[in-house]
Amino acid sequence: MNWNELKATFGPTIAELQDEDRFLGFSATFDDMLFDYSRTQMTDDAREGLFDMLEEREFELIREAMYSGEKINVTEGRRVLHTALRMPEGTRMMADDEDIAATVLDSRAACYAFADAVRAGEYAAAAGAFTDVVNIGIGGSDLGPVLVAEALVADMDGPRLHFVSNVDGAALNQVFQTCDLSRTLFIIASKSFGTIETMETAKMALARMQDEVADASVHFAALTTKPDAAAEQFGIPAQRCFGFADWVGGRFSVWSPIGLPLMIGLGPQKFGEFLAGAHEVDEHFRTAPLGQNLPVLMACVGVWHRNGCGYPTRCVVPYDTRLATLPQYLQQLDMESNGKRVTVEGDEVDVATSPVVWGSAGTNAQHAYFQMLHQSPTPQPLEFMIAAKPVAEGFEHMQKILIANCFAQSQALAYGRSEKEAEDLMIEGGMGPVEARELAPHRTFPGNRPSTLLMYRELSPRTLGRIIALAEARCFTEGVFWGVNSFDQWGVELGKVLATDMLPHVEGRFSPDMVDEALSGPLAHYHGL
Ligand SMILES: O=P(O)(O)OC[C@H]1O[C@H](O)[C@H](O)[C@@H](O)[C@@H]1O
Repeated sequence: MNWNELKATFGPTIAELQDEDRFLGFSATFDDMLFDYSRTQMTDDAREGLFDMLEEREFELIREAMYSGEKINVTEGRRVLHTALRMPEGTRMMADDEDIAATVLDSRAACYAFADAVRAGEYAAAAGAFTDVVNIGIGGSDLGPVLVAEALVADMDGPRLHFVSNVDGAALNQVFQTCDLSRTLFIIASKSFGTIETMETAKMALARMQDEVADASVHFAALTTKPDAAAEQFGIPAQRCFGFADWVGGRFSVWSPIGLPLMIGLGPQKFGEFLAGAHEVDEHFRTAPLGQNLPVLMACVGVWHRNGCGYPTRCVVPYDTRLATLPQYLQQLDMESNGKRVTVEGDEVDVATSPVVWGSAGTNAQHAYFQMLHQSPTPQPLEFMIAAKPVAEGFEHMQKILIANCFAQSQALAYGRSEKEAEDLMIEGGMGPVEARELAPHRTFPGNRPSTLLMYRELSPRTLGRIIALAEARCFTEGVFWGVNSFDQWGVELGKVLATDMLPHVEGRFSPDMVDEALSGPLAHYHGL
């Protein structure tokens, strides 16, 4: 099937597609997880066509190439092996002459040993055991750890975790104000150890710690592929520098030593459950037939919405405050991976690639932007998520309210309310017919707005590992549909280079006249403020 043929299958409304078999035919389960896409405009023909497209693109071959460590990140000449990061103890894996299993398991063991030592107070500051851990990192060296730390806050029993990402001093200042610095451990997390935001923030933290304690170096550890830079720039010794291979992409790195703050906060055992959940999804993604393969189905729905129906965004709404950061995490995962203009071969893509990913936790989202989702003339698909069980005993009733809201929104979006129904309802409620007729258009819901649902028993470390691994595998599959390299991010380079060039102008060392007209205006204005 080609893209035009896919578009041609778009037409029947969600209501028209419903029959008694719809749910069974358009949902799939993996253990306790349900992926329900019955309230979308997906038809049998569209789905068949999408499966054909995957076959034409040799999806299974590319998937296997990823798992077995072929260098599918061709523009950087790298393997893509985040799946290897969650392999269980005892696994053997070689790629060419590289012993992947040894690399992963040794580095995991070193991180676990350090995490245990920090938790037990065996590795401690002069003033005593560490009470606070501050992760300094940005992008993939921040978003994954932040997401997991927030989602599993109820499981945390180690030192308190803090995250400083932006070079904006506010977050670091807050750490300085609220933590007992004599018992605070700073972790500098940067794959490249060259990201300006992270490096500048870390320098500030080091300078402050040198004023605070006799041996500041004790308070620093590093997570990076460049241990020499960590030693050179911050004096961090090898035993507190946790390395990983360049085949761990930043946005896929929460499973690597980048997860060290989580290992300290949760403990290795729960972090291990998080890895195990992801590994289960890896096995499922690698072996389940297309029609029962959750990430494949999620990708088919994603591509259907983007390229079959033409929706420019997708709105992710977890009915779970603990997952409030998930939309941000997915923004990096999906938009940095698949927001591409050329194919792996370097030819311009002939179809729209990554949609805009956005969203926030429900029900809060309902009270903010759902108005637009229900009634704007531009529909956007939604992706709901919810746990069946509450965070702890005693909260069952609140969880039921959340679930009812999630289901109700999905119904309202799909089926809406006609003008006639709106008018009749108002008249039944005692309103006069003239006023009811006037108000009816405002109270009409057009419906036929798609949503999917991912439901699971509870948000445990294992489930969270599964949720993130599902998203990764979906992202990979969408990349195969679009024919792009999902594992580079050249699109972030230009702005970084220009920012470095711009600094002397902002500092006033170069005159505003030395830049082009478009910038000399704002620069001159800035200097006048
Ligand atoms: O971990 P680092 O090397 O400091 O990189 C941090 C982030 O910055 C870059 O700009 C990339 O866009 C991200 O993919 C990366 O995660």
